Amino acid sequence: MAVYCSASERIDPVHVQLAADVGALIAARGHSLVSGGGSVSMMGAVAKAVREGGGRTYGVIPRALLEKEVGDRYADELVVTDGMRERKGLMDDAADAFVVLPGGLGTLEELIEVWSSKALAMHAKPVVACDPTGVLDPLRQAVDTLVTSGFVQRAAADEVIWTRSAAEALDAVEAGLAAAAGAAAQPSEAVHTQEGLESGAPRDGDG
Ligand SMILES: CC(C)=CCNc1ncnc2c1ncn2[C@@H]1O[C@H](COP(=O)(O)O)[C@@H](O)[C@H]1O
Repeated sequence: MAVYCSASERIDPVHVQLAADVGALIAARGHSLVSGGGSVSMMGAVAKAVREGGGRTYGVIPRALLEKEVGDRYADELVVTDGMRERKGLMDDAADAFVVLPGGLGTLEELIEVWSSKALAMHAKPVVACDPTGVLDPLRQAVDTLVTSGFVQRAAADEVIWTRSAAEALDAVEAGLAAAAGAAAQPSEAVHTQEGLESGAPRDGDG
């Protein structure tokens, strides 16, 4: 699974510990890590904990950030990309689920991307946020306001599962993976004939 989180060195250490707890559980429960390939702050803590627990880490980092985010030279596999878009694509493709911990603009950008693309049914991977300290609560409230005012559909807002602990986050990921596997095993009903498109329910907008 991919974990998106802070690369800042100026945060409360409680968040670095959260990242380590998530990493330890990823390994203990037999998952592997897809990360941004940095070794600083929460990014570094999650990768280190996964490896200490015997799990595999795959990191993807743009060349321009190798120095700033200190490329994770202990990663089982570290891919250096030419740019950010390539990094994002490789991470998203390699992940079976997305876990988002507190972070800054980079983390928010990734959260919104996997959240909105899930709402558009462009992927069916679980998106789980883990925010024990509530620093992302204002974001949830902002999205709720957008729902109330009609800009975002309630179903789209609900595509993120919000959790308050590492264990809750891993439980939610595993429940989401099991549900996705169950859905994939069902015969597909997604065959749209011209008639079906014309007579079907109105298609929702992009909000
Ligand atoms: C060109 C392009 C697609 C830009 C969109 N912007 C971003 N997309 C994806 N990851 C990012 C972006 N900006 C920063 N990041 C990365 O997100 C990680 C966390 O950053 P932050 O501490 O949450 O701040 C860092 O590894 C940082 O390099």
